[in-house]
Amino acid sequence: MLPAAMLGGIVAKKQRQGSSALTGMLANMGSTIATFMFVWAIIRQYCPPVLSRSFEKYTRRLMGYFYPYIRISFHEFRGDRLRHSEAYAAVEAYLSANCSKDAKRLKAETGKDISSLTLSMDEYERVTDEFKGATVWWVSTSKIVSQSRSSISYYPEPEKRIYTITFHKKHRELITKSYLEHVLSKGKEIRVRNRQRKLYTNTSDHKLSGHRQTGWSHIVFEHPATFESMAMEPEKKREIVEDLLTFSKSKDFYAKIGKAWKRGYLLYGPPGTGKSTMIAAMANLLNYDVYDLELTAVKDNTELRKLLIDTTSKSIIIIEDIDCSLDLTGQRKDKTEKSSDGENEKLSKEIAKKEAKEEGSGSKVTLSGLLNFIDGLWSASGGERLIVFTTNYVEKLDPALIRRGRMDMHIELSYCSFEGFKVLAKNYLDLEMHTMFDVVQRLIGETKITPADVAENLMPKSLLDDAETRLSNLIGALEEAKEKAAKKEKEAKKKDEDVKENDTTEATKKKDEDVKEKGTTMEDAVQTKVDEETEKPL
Ligand SMILES: Nc1ncnc2c1ncn2[C@@H]1O[C@H](COP(=O)(O)OP(=O)(O)OP(=O)(O)O)[C@@H](O)[C@H]1O
Repeated sequence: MLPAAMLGGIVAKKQRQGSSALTGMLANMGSTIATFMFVWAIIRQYCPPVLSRSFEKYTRRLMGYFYPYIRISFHEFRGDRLRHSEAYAAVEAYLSANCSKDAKRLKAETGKDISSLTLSMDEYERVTDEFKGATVWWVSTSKIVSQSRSSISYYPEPEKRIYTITFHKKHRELITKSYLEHVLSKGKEIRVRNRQRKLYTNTSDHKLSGHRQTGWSHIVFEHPATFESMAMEPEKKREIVEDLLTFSKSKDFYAKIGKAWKRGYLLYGPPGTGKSTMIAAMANLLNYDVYDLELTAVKDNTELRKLLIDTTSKSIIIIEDIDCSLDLTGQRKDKTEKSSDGENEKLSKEIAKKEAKEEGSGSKVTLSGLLNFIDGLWSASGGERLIVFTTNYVEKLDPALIRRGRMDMHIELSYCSFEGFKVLAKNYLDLEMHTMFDVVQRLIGETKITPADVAENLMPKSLLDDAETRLSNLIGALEEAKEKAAKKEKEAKKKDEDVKENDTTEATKKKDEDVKEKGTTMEDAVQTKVDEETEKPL
């Protein structure tokens, strides 16, 4: 029914524009075809399927002689409906920007921020576009995706949306070569401009994911972190920013050397040193989406692959705390034991919690599955993806996981330096210099404090807290941390000495016993000798 309906729409449009003879002819043709389609729809109900199929085939051929129009469809999902089609998205953006003023029924969505609306054609709406003297007609439709009969569904069947373009066959060359290229490139440009970046997360809700079109759910990504606001050595910061910008502009270079356009970053360091903050800064710098992959929620390697396939270009895929995500290292138990040694109780609790979660989830993702996932980015078309791992225990990771080529850049995030503090002071206090900075500089050099702790102390605790109060809070925290560290060192030293002393006492005791034992043995030997001698016949 669609070609007839579309022709009807085309005719209506043309009539409004006042075209005369051609419009009349099209109108006649449109109504004839519509009548034919209607009659055929009725007959088909009573026809055996074999007959109806061959009838349809020959009718289509016959119609080809009278129906001089060509149709091209752009489907929302590609292939086995796992991947969103970028062509569809580009067409949608192009039509929203260029043709939606002609449409009477529009769909409104929020754009880059909540105050701006993006309008696109609603379903079954038609618009006309002109290109170098040729007219084309676009229609938006949708189709229910039928699910396999074996699976009983309690959810509505998902819909696939489709844009269809119709044009006269005499414009075939112009439309298929120049016009569509123009639509896709303009559409992509518009999408980048209006892009509302998203933070995607995967869920372990398998019941739901079977009925959704992807394994990811998303919210708008609005993290304000930037590299300027990050507390770290300026030189290191500059190096990372340059690396990222070079990557984002190297499409041709990657194509030339035959490598997929992807890059891996390993961020490691103690908790609270800014690993998550840096990922947000990376996403903001490059204007990328973020896919936060929770490995423990992934059922198996197959599901992992599906998730990868459904990531889009211009994105960062992150796996936080890779060492705790799964037993990829085979050494996790050691780590738990070491942490629970009393040194960092909070950390060990966190790890135990993650382990319990993993055990409950029954994830079967393996190290080789994960390596294939990373290397699979090679085959993921479209490229421009970053993959980022974070860990607090870099030494626990399997070397295969972090070798160059997989994790190209290893970035250590460490305790706060004075340079880092100055960035935080500027962010939090609007101060570049202050007399109290000298004390902070001395103390920060003498103890270890994370940027997260510095930031926390620079936060106002009441509306009356001025910069001096907050700097005093920080100095207090630094002094306390210094005292704690000194106390810990003293205790460790004492423990060492005790162990040494114990060892010495044990060794002396053992030596004495040995000597005693040896002495006894000697005495026994002498006595035996004497006995033997005395027992000898004279
Ligand atoms: N280098 C930094 N620069 C600026 N702010 C920082 C930095 N590091 C930490 N922070 C502040 O501390 C908070 C916690 O930091 P973040 O979550 O990035 O640390 P993390 O290293 O990812 O910790 P974890 O290993 O526990 O996940 C952030 O919200 C940010 O405000």
